Amino acid sequence: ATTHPLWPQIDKLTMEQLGYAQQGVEGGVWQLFAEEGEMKMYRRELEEGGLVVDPLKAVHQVRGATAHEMAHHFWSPDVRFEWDTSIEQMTVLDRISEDTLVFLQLHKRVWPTAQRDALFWSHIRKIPPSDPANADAHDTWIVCNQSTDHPDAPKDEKVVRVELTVCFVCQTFLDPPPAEGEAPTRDNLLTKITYCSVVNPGGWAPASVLRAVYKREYPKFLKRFTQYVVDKCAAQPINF
Ligand SMILES: O=S(=O)(CCO)c1ccc(-c2ccc(C3CCCC3)c([C@@H]3C[C@@H]3c3ccccn3)c2)cc1
Repeated sequence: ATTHPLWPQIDKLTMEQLGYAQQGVEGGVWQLFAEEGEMKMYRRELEEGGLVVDPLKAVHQVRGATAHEMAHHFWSPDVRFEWDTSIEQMTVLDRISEDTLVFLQLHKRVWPTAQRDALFWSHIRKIPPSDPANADAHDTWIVCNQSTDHPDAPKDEKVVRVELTVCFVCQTFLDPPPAEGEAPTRDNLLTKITYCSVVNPGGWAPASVLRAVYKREYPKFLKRFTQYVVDKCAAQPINF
């Protein structure tokens, strides 16, 4: 409901993150650190208070699923364990509205660092095509995850809470377009994805360990997630 006290922050951050995701990776500020097929992963080396908080930006494109299908499965708590191998526990603490949930997630421990958890609101939204000019681009879908506080979140002394801002932006193109008068099939679907994240580990963790974990885990994470959605939706009617 747009009357919730968090709504103004949710609305503002979501649109800011959309703009941030749509900025290109030119200009030399972004360093390409992983490339697999259509997926390119960039990072900026950034430390805050001696902690590695390297912003990450990944661009990817996949055939066979829509932006809506990708965004929905990224947002939905029901399928989180099917693709996210980084989490041990996950609870939905609150339903702010039908498109905004508050998650509490316990992440698997990354030796030798202390175990982490993440408490964040997660908002999904469809951005209609701004002008009919980009007719080949269907709508854009965005999921924005932002750390927040919540009274019901249990505090476990042994677990360190990370701070995170994540956005997952998807846009579907009909490429190749279906034949004249034909309905699109999944062979016509090309979805471009931009994934941005800034994770502050919340407590000390060796820079070398974190950068190694990022380098290993993020490419695996995005590849596994997108393949999961393509496989899951393959036999289903297209959900634009
Ligand atoms: O896109 S999401 O919103 C999807 C919902 O789950 C999301 C993604 C990643 C994280 C995350 C949380 C903690 C940590 C670290 C910090 C110190 C020790 C653990 C990491 C590190 C970067 C590495 C990582 C990246 C991807 C997958 C697993 N591991 C990532 C949280 C949320």
